[in-house]
Amino acid sequence: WNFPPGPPRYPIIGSLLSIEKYGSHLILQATKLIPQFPKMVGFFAGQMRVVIINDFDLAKKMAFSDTFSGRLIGMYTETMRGYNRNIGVISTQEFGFGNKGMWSIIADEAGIIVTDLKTQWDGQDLMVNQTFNISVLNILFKIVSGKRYRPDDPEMKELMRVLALVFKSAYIEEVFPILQYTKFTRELYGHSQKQLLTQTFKSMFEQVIQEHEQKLHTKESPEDFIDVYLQAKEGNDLFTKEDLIGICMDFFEAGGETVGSTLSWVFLYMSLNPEVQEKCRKEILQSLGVREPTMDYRGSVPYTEATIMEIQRCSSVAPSGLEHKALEDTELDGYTIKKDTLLFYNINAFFMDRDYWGDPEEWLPVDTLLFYNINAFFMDRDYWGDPEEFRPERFLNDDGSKTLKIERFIPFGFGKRVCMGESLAKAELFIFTIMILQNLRIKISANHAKPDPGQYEAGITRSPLPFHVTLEAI
Ligand code: HEM
Repeated sequence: WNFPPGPPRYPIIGSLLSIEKYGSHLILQATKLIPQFPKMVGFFAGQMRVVIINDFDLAKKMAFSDTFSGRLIGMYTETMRGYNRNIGVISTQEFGFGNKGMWSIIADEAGIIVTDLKTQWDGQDLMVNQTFNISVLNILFKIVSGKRYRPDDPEMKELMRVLALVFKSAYIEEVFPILQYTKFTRELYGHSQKQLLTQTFKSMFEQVIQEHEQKLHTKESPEDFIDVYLQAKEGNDLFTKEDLIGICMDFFEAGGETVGSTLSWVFLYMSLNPEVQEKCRKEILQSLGVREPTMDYRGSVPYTEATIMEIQRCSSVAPSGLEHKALEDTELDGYTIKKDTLLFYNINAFFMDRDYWGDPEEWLPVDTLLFYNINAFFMDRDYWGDPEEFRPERFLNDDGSKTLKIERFIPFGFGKRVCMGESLAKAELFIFTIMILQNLRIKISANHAKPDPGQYEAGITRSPLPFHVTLEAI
């Protein structure tokens, strides 16, 4: 039938050979194929159909349509991802993701890690390698279950290790189930690690929920997300315990790596752009001094906000978002999309569109690029522009007093399945970045290679490979 065009497909293995040829991240591969398939590219994995949408308007149409709002159940949490999104959204709103109580939880956690870095690493070279992941997971633990773990807790460390592994290997195996048939390919793509993660999380949350159930009626008011959900569940069949486990697992899987990796990118881009870093710090010290940041300060530090946005754009931490599954046979841009086809939108392509982001006169030949050289290499120069330039000003109005709303800037996706943790993530990035800059100067190390944005690991998320910076306490 009229399936969107893509690389060659063969019986049984589908497009597997072409995929292998282009590396391990479907989205970055699709970006490479943009000159041939500018709007969308179709892949086949046996019976599984995957479409990656490169065109922004088409992606918007897809993301806002009910027909394309399914998820691949069992993606990485076995049977859990089928939960009712509305229930998740209602519960997060009710509990107030991003509200004032949340801000102090975030600031407490940021304070602990920043003080640690300041006292232990002043004048020294720090290897940035998941440095903030434990703080971010602790924020989630606190919000969801009221618990907090010590950074050296062995259970927590193991969880972080497996979580990082899963994110690096995710998708390729689900999209190409054929890879699950041999032990070698299963291990290559982290199958058992994913199962381990699922089991670890599942049993952990089962136990935590049970503890909450026992104490629920002894509390005057709900103390955390699980309490809120359990209270709403009483007498309402729509709220199930299985869904609660699913939502908790999704928060940890979607909300740990993403924010942790973005904070690593903050260190990387700040070290490479000392003048931007100083400008942010000056603005922060003028507006807040050394006071603890809250989201009420948004608007009074526009340059810092624009810098965080530019870091999110350049690092493209979730380059494809998550899969959208067609819920029925339908049509998109003249092509037939059969039920159960998986669709991704190419956020990475939107962020790297030269026609949109401009600066053509600042275009550098591929070999001389400092930022994103691998992505630039993937891209057709005639079609894709010079978004490699790190320039927070693109997010500011003419006099620099306000950040701009730019339609194509969608790090959290858009439409029916937009990120459920957007407000929490924004608060985390804002508060952490400010507290880091209030306390630390981040410099390129004289003893190690310069951090390179082109050195990254891409799975579901895109995180920098470990790199060194020198820290200076302020
Ligand atoms: C910088 C950090 C983050 C980025 C860049 C990010 C990005 C995204 C994107 C692109 C999607 C897919 C949207 C779509 O498919 O249309 C998504 C989904 C999701 N995110 Fe985030 N996210 C971040 C942080 C968080 C946090 C902190 C949480 C929660 C604690 C969270 C929870 C979720 C959930 C539950 C979904 C699935 C929603 C659904 O299936 O309907 N995310 N995120």
